[in-house]
Amino acid sequence: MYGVSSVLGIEGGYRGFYARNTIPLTPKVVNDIHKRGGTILGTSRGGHITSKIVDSIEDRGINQVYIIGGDGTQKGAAVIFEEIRKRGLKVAVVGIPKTIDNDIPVIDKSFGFDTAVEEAQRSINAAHVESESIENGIGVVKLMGRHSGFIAMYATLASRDVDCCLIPESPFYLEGPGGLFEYIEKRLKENGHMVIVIAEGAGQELLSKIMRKMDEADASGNKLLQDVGLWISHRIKVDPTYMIRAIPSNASDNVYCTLLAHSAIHGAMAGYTGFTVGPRITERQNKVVITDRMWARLLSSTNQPSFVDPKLVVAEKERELQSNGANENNQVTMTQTK
Ligand SMILES: Nc1ncnc2c1ncn2[C@@H]1O[C@H](COP(=O)(O)OP(=O)(O)OP(=O)(O)O)[C@@H](O)[C@H]1O
Ligand SMILES: O=P(O)(O)OC[C@H]1O[C@](O)(CO)[C@@H](O)[C@@H]1O
Repeated sequence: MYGVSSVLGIEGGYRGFYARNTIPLTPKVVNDIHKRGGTILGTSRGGHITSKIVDSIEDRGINQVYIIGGDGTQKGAAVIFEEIRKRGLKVAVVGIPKTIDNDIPVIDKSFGFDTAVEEAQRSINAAHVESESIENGIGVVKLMGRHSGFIAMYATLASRDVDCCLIPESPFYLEGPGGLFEYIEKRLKENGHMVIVIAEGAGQELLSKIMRKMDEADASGNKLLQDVGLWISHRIKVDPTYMIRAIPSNASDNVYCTLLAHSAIHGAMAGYTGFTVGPRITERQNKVVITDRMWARLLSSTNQPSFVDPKLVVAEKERELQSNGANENNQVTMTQTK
């Protein structure tokens, strides 16, 4: 339609710009990729040397760059866009938000999220069946979600078999009145079994007190998490963490992905740059708002307690942000230029 002569795939994430070869993305190469999980390009963390990336874009004569990834990737795209603008290059930069965590603000849903929630149902179902077959059986299902508990929240709401959902945004404590152990005891007395869904970032403050060694980070600088599933599991643990990320996308995600791809290409071809195919790119991270209706719905569907009053949690978070001189609502928005 636009007479594009060649489309290059950069292998292995940002470092691939200067460390790897490109692969030609012909219609034949990409024909079946929507039916497969994973990525044909490969991925990596770390390796964002902006000047080298932009050098490589310049050297290769690339005039449109489509960058697919989560909130970190979008921050990287914003930096590339700025560098391209500084050098006065005629190169369009387009961000395509992709993360199962759904932690990119403004857009309602990132593609892959639906598929992940659907796949998580299978594990929750297995945990339910297993926990029911043992006296006082507890099924613990750990799901992805480093800073945001969306997968855990939606998987819990969809399943209706979950008795307790723990997410990073909603702190909890273990012992004493109103704590998790008390609630578990109560549920077991009532039901004889229970299912707990836990997002991988939940309860990290509790774990760090117990296990220490909290300062390690991955190549992107993301803090390495303690295994909350292992820690909390008792009798049964189903760990679908990577399973929900590795499967082919479902029909709704496939259609969504097509719409994103079309918007990205039409935008760049129309002369826009520095945009993402949600309304804008921000540097904020999307999180579950535990004073919102959706979390209230979850609490009423599981019957779990709030552990800590959500209003107190939100007030504490705001105090923390103010004392750090940061405002979570500050957004860096990439401008649209034509
Ligand atoms: N502030 C930043 N400035 C420049 N580049 C960044 C920034 N943050 C992240 N990046 C680049 O983006 C890459 C991907 O970031 P990250 O590992 O956080 O994953 P993500 O895109 O958020 O996806 P996921 O949902 O898998 O966490 C990093 O390895 C780094 O190269
Ligand atoms: O182990 P890896 O491949 O670095 O990825 C784990 C992270 O990726 C995510 O799934 C985001 O894609 C996070 O939820 C999770 O913490």
